[in-house]
Amino acid sequence: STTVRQSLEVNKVSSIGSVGCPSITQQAVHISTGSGLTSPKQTPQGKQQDILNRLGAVALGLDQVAHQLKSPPAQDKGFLSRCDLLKNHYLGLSKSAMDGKKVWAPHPKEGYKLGKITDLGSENVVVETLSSPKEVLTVPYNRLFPSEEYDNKDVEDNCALMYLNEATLLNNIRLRYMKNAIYTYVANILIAVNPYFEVPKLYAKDTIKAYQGKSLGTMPPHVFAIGDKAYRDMKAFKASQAIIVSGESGSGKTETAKHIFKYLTENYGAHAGPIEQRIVESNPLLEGFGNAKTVRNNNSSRFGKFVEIHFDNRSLVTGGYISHYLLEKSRICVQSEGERNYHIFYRLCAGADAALRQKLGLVAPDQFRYLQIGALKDIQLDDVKDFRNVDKAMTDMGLADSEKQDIYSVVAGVLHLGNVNFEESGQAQGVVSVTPASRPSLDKAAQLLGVDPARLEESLITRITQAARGGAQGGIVRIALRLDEAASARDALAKAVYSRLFDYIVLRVNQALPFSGSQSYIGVLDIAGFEYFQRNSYEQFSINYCNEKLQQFFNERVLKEEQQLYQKEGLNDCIDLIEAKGSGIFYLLDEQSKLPKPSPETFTLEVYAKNKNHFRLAYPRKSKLKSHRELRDDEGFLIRHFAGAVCYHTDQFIEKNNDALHASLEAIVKQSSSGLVRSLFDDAAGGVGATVAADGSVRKAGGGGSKIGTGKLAFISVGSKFKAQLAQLMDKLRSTGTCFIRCIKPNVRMVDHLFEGADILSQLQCSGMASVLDLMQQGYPSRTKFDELYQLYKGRLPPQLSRLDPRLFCKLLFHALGLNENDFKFGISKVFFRPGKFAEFDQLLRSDPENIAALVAKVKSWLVRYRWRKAQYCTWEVVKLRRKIAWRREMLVKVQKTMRMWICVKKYRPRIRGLAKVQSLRNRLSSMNDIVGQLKADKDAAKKSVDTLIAEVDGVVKQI
Ligand SMILES: Nc1ncnc2c1ncn2[C@@H]1O[C@H](COP(=O)(O)OP(=O)(O)OP(=O)(O)O)[C@@H](O)[C@H]1O
Repeated sequence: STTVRQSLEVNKVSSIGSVGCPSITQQAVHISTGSGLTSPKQTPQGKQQDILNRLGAVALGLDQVAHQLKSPPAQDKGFLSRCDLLKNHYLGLSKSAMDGKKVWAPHPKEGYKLGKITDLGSENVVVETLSSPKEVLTVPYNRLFPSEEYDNKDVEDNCALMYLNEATLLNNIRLRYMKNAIYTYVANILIAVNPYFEVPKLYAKDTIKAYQGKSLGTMPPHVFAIGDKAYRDMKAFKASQAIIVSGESGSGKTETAKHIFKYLTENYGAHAGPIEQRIVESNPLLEGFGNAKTVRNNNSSRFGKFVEIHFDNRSLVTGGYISHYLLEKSRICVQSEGERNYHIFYRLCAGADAALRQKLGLVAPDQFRYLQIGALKDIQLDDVKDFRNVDKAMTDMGLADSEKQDIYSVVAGVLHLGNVNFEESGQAQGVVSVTPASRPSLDKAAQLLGVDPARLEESLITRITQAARGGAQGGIVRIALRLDEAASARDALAKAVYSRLFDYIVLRVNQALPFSGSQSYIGVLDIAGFEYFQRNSYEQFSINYCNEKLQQFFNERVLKEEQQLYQKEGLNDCIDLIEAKGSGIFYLLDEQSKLPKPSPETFTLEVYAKNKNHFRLAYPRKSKLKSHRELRDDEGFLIRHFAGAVCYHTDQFIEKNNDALHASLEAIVKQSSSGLVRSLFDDAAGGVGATVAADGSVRKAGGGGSKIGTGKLAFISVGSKFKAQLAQLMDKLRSTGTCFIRCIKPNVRMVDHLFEGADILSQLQCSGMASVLDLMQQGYPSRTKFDELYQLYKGRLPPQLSRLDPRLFCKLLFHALGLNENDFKFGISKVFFRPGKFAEFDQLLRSDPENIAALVAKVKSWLVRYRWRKAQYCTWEVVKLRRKIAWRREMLVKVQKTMRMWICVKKYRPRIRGLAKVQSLRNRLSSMNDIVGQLKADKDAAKKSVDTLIAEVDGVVKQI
């Protein structure tokens, strides 16, 4: 069992290169002792000129390409920015070469080593390392990176570095790791290096409190800061959040996830209520049944999980929910050298009291076949104590004693079942029976699983099928199994029972964490990272498919703008190759499995036939690795994943893709006298993959495996179930906000303070971090706080300048240096640089005293002009303000006048109208007087009454 890393190394140099995965082909590193690549006659000055010319030519070429594509279509924009990137890279190198500056050269052991350029060829650069003994490395141009001026100064956020590349990232992580600072940011992504020892106070109660409510970046990088960010985002955006924790086995994913749970329950729980306790307690229980010692991790989770912590409308913890994926079933029957079966088997053997031991027929682990094959004991594991912990965890989860006893019976039943052996009985050739020596094991297994021993034996050595008569369905026929088939049936039963028991444990945990009134949740995904070994089978295929999906999601989220570029480069093709309907590997596997006589060879050939010339698929015989070339075309295939090419052996794909038992075996467990065993196989009531709803009720898993036919045709597709689970998970992730944590394993020896650079670099590349840096270059990747920039350079400038406030100080420098406005952006507390510009800026400030003097003169003159302009501007502003005040005053009078007029009109209009009317009446009365004057009779009386009327009208006028 070679470790992932070892096999990665082998693959990287040969196999992957051979199938042309471009990013990795370029990683080949050669160590040379040769003197150089240019002509020995050349003088040093000539050489330097040559260097400049060549690098300049590359930069020019890239410029020309960019020029030809003046107004590029959208899809070419990514290409153009890459041209820019490369140009910066080459120019950076040319400067380093000219100035004899340090560069990072790839190194097979340390990942990258510091050196100086000593020579340049048309394809490669010769670098002499600085550390002794000196090495001469010949490296391709694009694998060489300029180093920071202070290569021993670390930063909390990698983006604060001047040169952003995988070499400086690796160096920064190394510097911090050596100081026990295991966490580092790359913008919002957290890199967590497993320290393999308890870093003092790192997870103390005070630390938990210290991160509460703090924005990312205000405190040193920490997993708590990510937990708090998720919590604050959940509250602010009223949306669920997901934290994706990834990394290879032993990198610290599960521990990281546990720290997040602890942080959230401590800070945002209803103060040590039962639910919080249960969320924390669920870990030892799940680990007891789902974890095992492997060569890479003494407590390796052999399943993936997505744990949701639910919050109510006050944003306090209200419950939890766990979804689990892909328990490694092969481990139940066989383990590799130095590895163990699931912890619970050893713990039960070691920790059960005498009565339980007697009841379950337990003996020493080496007496059980399923435990004999791997390592029996690990000095670091205390099985007796751990048994007590698991037992307590079950009680805390609300499991009654009788239920615990039932669970232990099933565990012991699996162990006894494993001890059942078969032999060919003497009477007839090919007839198989249980050996007399193992009959007690059969009886014990039958008793513990609640089945009849005779029926169990019959079901293990025969299988039933339906006879087809002339196309019509016939009666049931029992067919005898061969020796190897009987052993497979036994193992299949053991795997089915145990894996369903694990499903049941998860189900019970979920029932113990009911959440009511959940408003939103924070989910933590802890799933194995991309892996490949010398021999890869269905398990690796599934986990790598899952990682392809997660990487696609990572690209979608982190590198949104680059989607078109990704599409162009065909990163989604691999997922299609695996899951497409009609031609995808899962589809073809299911189709083959449904046939009466499925054949792995036909399946493999079908994969090639249905995916002719697929870029992601290759024949193992075309690999450079000898072990791959030995594989026939129908024995396996090679897939080019995003992280590298993996060769899969397909011989067990069909078997491992089938979750169904022989019909007769399934029938007996379904009729078991043990209620627990019956419920494990009672699919309708939520046996396999059943889930618990918010109210704690059981519901059947959606999109579960499809069951087809009976007898030989019985088939439940593991692949379809996983595909459906993964689709559900992706939907969940897409509907949440996301944070990413990349866990790194510092060494394969699992010890503290040992940094194995090449391995770590390879993990950074596999987790997509190296490409993140690359693609961040499209924006303003380097950033630094005004204060920091000020501290960095204030000593180099005279007091007159260094007295200025940091923001002005920075602004001043930028303008004085005449930097292009497009190359940087001023934020509230930070300045952001375009790729390479921070370094350029730094170089300007670090040049020789003559240049500095000129620069200071420039800065001073700029400062005078700046202040003069500012004074001018202020004066002008005051004048403008004065004019504005005068104008406003004038306008105010106008407004007042108009308003007053309007108010008057409004007030007097009715009287004026009244007067006008009365006035016209009076005029008519005056004319009446004339008429009265001409009267003969009653003249006086009439005149009098007219006068009275006139007097009255006058009175009215007066009154108005
Ligand atoms: N933050 C940490 N501080 C101290 N030790 C740690 C830390 N993280 C991990 N470890 C150590 O590393 C071991 C492996 O960690 P963990 O089980 O979390 O890895 P993993 O990535 O989940 O592995 P697998 O995928 O195999 O389950 C732990 O048992 C613990 O000893």
